[in-house]
Amino acid sequence: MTDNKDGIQYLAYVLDKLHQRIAEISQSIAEGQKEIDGMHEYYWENYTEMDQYGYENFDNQQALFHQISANEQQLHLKSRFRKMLDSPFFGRVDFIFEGEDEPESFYVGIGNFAEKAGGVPLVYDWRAPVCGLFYDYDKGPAFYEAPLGRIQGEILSKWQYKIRRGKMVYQFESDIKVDDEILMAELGSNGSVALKNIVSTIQKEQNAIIRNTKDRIMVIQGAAGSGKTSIALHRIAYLLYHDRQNLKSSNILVLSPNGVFSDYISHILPELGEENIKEMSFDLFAYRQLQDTAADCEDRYDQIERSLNHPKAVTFYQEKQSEGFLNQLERFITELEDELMDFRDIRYKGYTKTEAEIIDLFYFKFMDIPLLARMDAVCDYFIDEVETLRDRDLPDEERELIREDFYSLYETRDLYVLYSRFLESSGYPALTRVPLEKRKLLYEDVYPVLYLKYRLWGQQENSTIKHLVVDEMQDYSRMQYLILKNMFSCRMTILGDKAQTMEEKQQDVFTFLPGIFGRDIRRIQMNKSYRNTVEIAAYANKLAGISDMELLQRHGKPVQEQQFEDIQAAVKEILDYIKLGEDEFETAAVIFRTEKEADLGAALLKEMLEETGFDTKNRFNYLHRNSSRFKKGITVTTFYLAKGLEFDQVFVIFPEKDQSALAKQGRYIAATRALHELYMYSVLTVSGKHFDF
Ligand SMILES: Nc1ncnc2c1ncn2[C@@H]1O[C@H](COP(=O)(O)OP(=O)(O)OP(=O)(O)O)[C@@H](O)[C@H]1O
Repeated sequence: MTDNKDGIQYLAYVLDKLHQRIAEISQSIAEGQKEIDGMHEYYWENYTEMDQYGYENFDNQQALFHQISANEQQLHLKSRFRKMLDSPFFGRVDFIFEGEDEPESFYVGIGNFAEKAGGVPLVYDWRAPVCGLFYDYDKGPAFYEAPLGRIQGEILSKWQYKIRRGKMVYQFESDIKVDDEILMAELGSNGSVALKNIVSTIQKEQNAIIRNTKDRIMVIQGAAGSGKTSIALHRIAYLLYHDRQNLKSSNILVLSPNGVFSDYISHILPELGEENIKEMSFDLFAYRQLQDTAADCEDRYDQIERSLNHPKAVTFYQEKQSEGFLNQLERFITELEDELMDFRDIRYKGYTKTEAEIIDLFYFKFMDIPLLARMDAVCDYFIDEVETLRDRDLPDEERELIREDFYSLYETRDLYVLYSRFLESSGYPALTRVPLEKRKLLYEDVYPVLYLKYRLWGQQENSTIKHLVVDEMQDYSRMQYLILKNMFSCRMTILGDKAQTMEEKQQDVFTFLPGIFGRDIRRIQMNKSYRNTVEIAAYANKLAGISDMELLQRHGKPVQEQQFEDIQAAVKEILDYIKLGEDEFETAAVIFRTEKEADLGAALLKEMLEETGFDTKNRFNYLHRNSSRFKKGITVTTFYLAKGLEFDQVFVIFPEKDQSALAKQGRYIAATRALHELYMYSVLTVSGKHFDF
C-alpha cells in the first residue's frame, strides 16, 4: 500500500496499477479475440451438420455476440485507462464521516479506477456522489447525497493537482473554492479548436446545474462566456453516468446553431468517456419536414443578411413570429374546419356513404383527429364497412381509388396554397403561385408553415429522445418553442443569452416559456464570465449596456479601437498584430458584419498573408455558412457564424455607418468571442475584390 495523503507517491502508485490493469485487460481482450475466432471457425466447419431446428446455431450466435460485446467493453475501459495515464486525477478531498475518527481520502479524476473490477476505487469519477464534496465545499462541515441518503461529515482538507504526461506539474492544498490559481491558469491558457473540458475547475454554481436531476426543464440565462455550453455538455455526461440503465447517448439530442459549432463541441463527451450524442439544427429539421410543401427554404442567414443589407426593405419577420400572428393563424385553422370542406355522397359499387353520414363521422366521431388527417379515418371506416358486408378485403388499388374520392371532399390539401390564402386574408402578400419544384419559402414563413402543418396533420412525438438540449435559446421564437413542446415531452436543458439575440430586439425567452411549458421550469441566471479578460468583458458590456456582470479578475491588453478608410486598410493593419508564432497564440479571428464583407476581407487577408510567407493552406480558414470544421490559425467569418466559438485574438471589422440595433448586437457577439486580445476596427467604406471559394 502507499501513503495516500502524499500526492506524488500516490500518483506513482496509481500509475503502476493503471499499467498493470491495462496489461491485464489487453491479455483478456486477446483471449476474447481468440474465442471469437474459434467460434467463427467452429461454425464454418460444422454449420452443415448443425441440428435442423437451428438451436445449436442460435446458441453459437448468442455466445459469439456475448463475447464480442464483452470485448468491446474491455476496449472501452482500456481506452479510458490509457487516457488516465496522462492525468489520473486532479483533486482530492479528505473527509471524516460523521461518527468516525480517521479521514478518508477521495481522489477525483475523469473516470473511476480500481485495482480490480468492482474493487474500491483508487480514483473516483468526478460524477460520483462523493465528488460533489470537491466542487461544493471548502474545509469544514459538508455532506453529499448518496443513493441511500445524505452522508454528513467534515472536510479536513482539499487538494488540487495538475498532472501532465504522468508527471506532477503542481499540487497544492486549497483553502478556498476551486476559484483560484488553477482556474486562472486554465483560463489564461490559449484557445483551441475544441471546447475544453472543465472537470477540474467546475465552479459551485455550475456544479449545481450539472448535477441537477430534479427539475424537468432548466432554463439558463447566462452572460457571454459564463460556461453555458460547457455546462450543458458536462451535464449530459453527468446524466449519462447517473442513469446508465435508462439513458443512453442516443436518447439525447442537442439543437445546435450550425455545423461548425457541432464540430467545436463534439470532442467533449468522448473526452469525458461518453459516446457522442445526436445534434441537429432546427432549421435543417424544418426544411426536411417541409420538403413536400416547398422544394426549397431560405436560410436564417439570408434573413440576417437581408436585415443588414436592406434595413429599409419591408420585412415581416418579427410580425410573423409574433403571438398575434399565431393567434390569427389559429383563427384561420378554426375557420378551415368548415371552409375547406365540400361534402357530397361517396359511392363504391353499390355502397354509398351519404353526405350527412360523412359529416357526422367527420365532425363528431373523428373530431379529435387533425383536419387534414381526418378524412383518412372516415375513409377507413367506410372501407371497413364495405369489406364486412362483402366479407372480403378490397385490393389495394381499389382502396386507393376510394381514398382519392374521399380526399376530393377537401377543396385542397396543399399547405402552401392554404398558407398563402391565410397570408392574403390577413393582409400580407400572398406566396407566388408556382409548382412544388419552384417553390421557395422565405425564412419568415418557414416556422409558420411548419406550425400549420402540425396543426392540420398532427405531430408525432419523438419518444426516443429523453433529454433535449437547446443551445442559443434566444434565437428561437415562441412559435418554435410551441413546436418543440409538441415534438418532445422529455426533460430539457435550455440555455442562452438574451444579449446575444441575432435580431434587432433582444429576446428574453423567459417572458413566454412558462406559458408554454408550465410551472415545471427552473430558471437560473449566471452572471459570471470566464472567457474574457476584464478589459474585454468591460468593453463588451458597455456595448450592450450590461452592468450586472461579475468579472473574474484576469487582466490583459486594453481593447484597441481604430478607424480606417476601407476594409483593405483595416486588414493590412491586422498583419502587424496577429501573433500566431511559436509560444504565441493558437487562434485568431477576423469577424465581419456581412457575408459580402467577410468574403472581401478573407480574399484580401489571404493574399497579404501569402506575401509574408504565412502557411495559409493549413492555418487560414474562411468560415462560411456551409463550413463544418473549425481549424487552428486564422479564421475569417461573420459575427453570426462566430457565435458560440472563441479565439485568443479577435479583430472585429464593422462599417462605421451601421449603427443599427442588429449591428450593435453583432459587435457585442463578435467582441465577446475574444479570450485575450480584442481589436475593434470601424471602416468608412467597403470596396475591393471577392474571395474565391
Ligand atoms: N469552471 C470553469 N473552469 C474553466 N474554464 C471555464 C469554466 N467555465 C467556463 N470556462 C471557460 O469559459 C469559456 C466560455 O465557456 P462557454 O463557451 O461554455 O460559455 P458560454 O456561456 O456558452 O459562452 P457564449 O454564450 O458567449 O458562447 C470556455 O473557454 C470555457 O472553457
